[in-house]
Amino acid sequence: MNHDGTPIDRPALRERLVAMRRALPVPARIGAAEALAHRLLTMPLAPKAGYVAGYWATNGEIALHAWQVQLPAECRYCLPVLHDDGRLRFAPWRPGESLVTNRFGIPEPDVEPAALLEPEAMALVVAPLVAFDRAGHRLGMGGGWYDRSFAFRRLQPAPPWLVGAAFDEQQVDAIAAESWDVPLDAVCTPMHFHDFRNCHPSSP
Ligand SMILES: Nc1nc2c(c(=O)[nH]1)N(C=O)[C@@H](CNc1ccc(C(=O)N[C@@H](CCC(=O)O)C(=O)O)cc1)CN2
Ligand SMILES: Nc1ncnc2c1ncn2[C@@H]1O[C@H](COP(=O)(O)OP(=O)(O)OP(=O)(O)O)[C@@H](O)[C@H]1O
Repeated sequence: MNHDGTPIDRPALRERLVAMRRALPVPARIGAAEALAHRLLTMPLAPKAGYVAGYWATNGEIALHAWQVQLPAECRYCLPVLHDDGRLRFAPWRPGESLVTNRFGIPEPDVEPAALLEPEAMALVVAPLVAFDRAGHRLGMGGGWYDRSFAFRRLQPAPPWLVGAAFDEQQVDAIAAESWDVPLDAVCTPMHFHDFRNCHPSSP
């Protein structure tokens, strides 16, 4: 909220929170990634098997490597791949496998189109975010990628579970929801598991 009670606009909130995220010192990031991994592995909706989507942390995002390397053996870690239709696809990726740079400068697995998985194939999606609020609304980088890719979750129950990953400092009071926003089921931070599953009465 601004001082006059109007909601802060998305570009201004995005700019402020990205700058804050980038300014966090490295020692804090190391501890945060380990604490986040523990919360993601022990949260009530952590799958024991299946495809799980993470992301390649850039631009100050909280890192997922500690989670990736501790996943149950039956879980297959995947990274998002941009697709021309505006919806993400996902590709299994292990450290050492080849990568290419996408148009935003983010590494993606270098795989044949036939190896790409649909968003519907994921058991769990850990989504990067710029800010989240107490109702599970997510503010991302502004491309609408996660909202377009998981719009089907507005009509259909989990899986995939949609869980945001963030530093605790990325929580804000309220993000004005847009009609296309897909609410998160939960957000994991180093300090907390925020369960939003009862916050969205309209979802199935
Ligand atoms: N690590 C990571 N992977 C991701 C996302 C993300 O947010 N983080 N995405 C989430 O949707 C998708 C890519 N979408 C993106 C959309 C916009 C920008 C972007 O505007 N980047 C600016 C820098 C931002 C800034 O500093 O203001 C740029 O390219 O200059 C980046 C990624 C899929 N993969
Ligand atoms: N289901 C949808 N169908 C069509 N367009 C959509 C849909 N969802 C989002 N968009 C478009 O995406 C644009 C960006 O949305 P928004 O600002 O919510 O992105 P974001 O969630 O911050 O980004 P990202 O998920 O890429 O990190 C919106 O202007 C909207 O037009």
